[in-house]
Amino acid sequence: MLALGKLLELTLAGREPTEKIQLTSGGVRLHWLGEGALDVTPPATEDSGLDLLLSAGVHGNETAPIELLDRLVQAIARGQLKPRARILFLLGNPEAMRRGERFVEQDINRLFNGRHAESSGFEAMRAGELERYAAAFFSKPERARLHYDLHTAIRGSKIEQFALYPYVDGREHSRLELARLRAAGIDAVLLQSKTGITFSSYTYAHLDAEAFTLELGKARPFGSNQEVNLDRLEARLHSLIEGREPEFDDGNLDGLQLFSVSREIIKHSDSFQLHLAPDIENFSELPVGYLLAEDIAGTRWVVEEEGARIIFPNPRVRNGLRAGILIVPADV
Ligand SMILES: O=C(O)CCC(=O)N[C@@H](CCC(=O)O)C(=O)O
Ligand SMILES: [Zn+2]
Repeated sequence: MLALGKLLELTLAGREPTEKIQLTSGGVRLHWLGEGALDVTPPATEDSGLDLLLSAGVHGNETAPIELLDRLVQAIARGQLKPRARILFLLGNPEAMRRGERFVEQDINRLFNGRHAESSGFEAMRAGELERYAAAFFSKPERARLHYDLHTAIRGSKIEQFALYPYVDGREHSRLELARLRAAGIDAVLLQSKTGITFSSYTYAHLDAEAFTLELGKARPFGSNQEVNLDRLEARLHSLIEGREPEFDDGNLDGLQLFSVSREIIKHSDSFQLHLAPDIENFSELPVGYLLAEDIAGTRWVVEEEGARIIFPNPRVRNGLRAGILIVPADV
């Protein structure tokens, strides 16, 4: 296998490859751009016109998606997977990956869309670098642009695999992309209702990519992901990469549950209290009238929405950040 096929090994060891550019026997060019960043270019005659950004490890302890990208990179470097798409592989937070932690000083996935410029430290610098890699990759005109930012969640979930679809004022969510996610085994999509500060929000809002955060199961250490079944997603990624994606009907969203974000619960102070069991699962339903959280100066978060559910409840986030999302069923 070509040395650049060991992107994960190089990244975990903090090593730089001696050769930065390598060609597979099939003429696919691998280019190591920097720590955790690998650009893959198919031969011009084979190019399908798709630019595909695959990122993982934006949270360092979310290892199943990192292992998935590692399998893809290795298969390309061995010549077993023959790309017809341009691909950019990004491992988001190498230092947090080495430590097996979500982040070291601050959550990179709250530092996009310009937030990194108002902050300092290596994670802010890395968010800026990830934006620049993505912007350079998505700078070619007249190509399809798709970004999947792969994650796993802190807690268990009533719906195991789901996506978050970013929002930009005036831009419609694509039924075709929803159908593609369904075909990749995704069971639910959360339609955001304001532009966020995550990596997928950045590529969606600024780089005109179709972009999603994919939540693929529960976060576990490297080598302990037997319960995370990525078979359908992996098969779909293989077919997208090789330009042989099976036809799918963009009118058919059968079985895909759609939700819209009703409210983000923001933690304003150290007095914030979340009234949920520590082991509550994502997508748990909450009744109207339920006192969800309390904060400084008598602030109360009471459920008003019929059919409300909670995802990502986390009272330990920094002040000013979201401590949970209230969602409600939606249609497109
Ligand atoms: O399990 C949790 O509480 C967090 C899981 C996670 O890392 N989710 C992403 C979602 C990103 C998005 O909103 O698009 C995150 O919180 O960064
Ligand atoms: Zn994550």
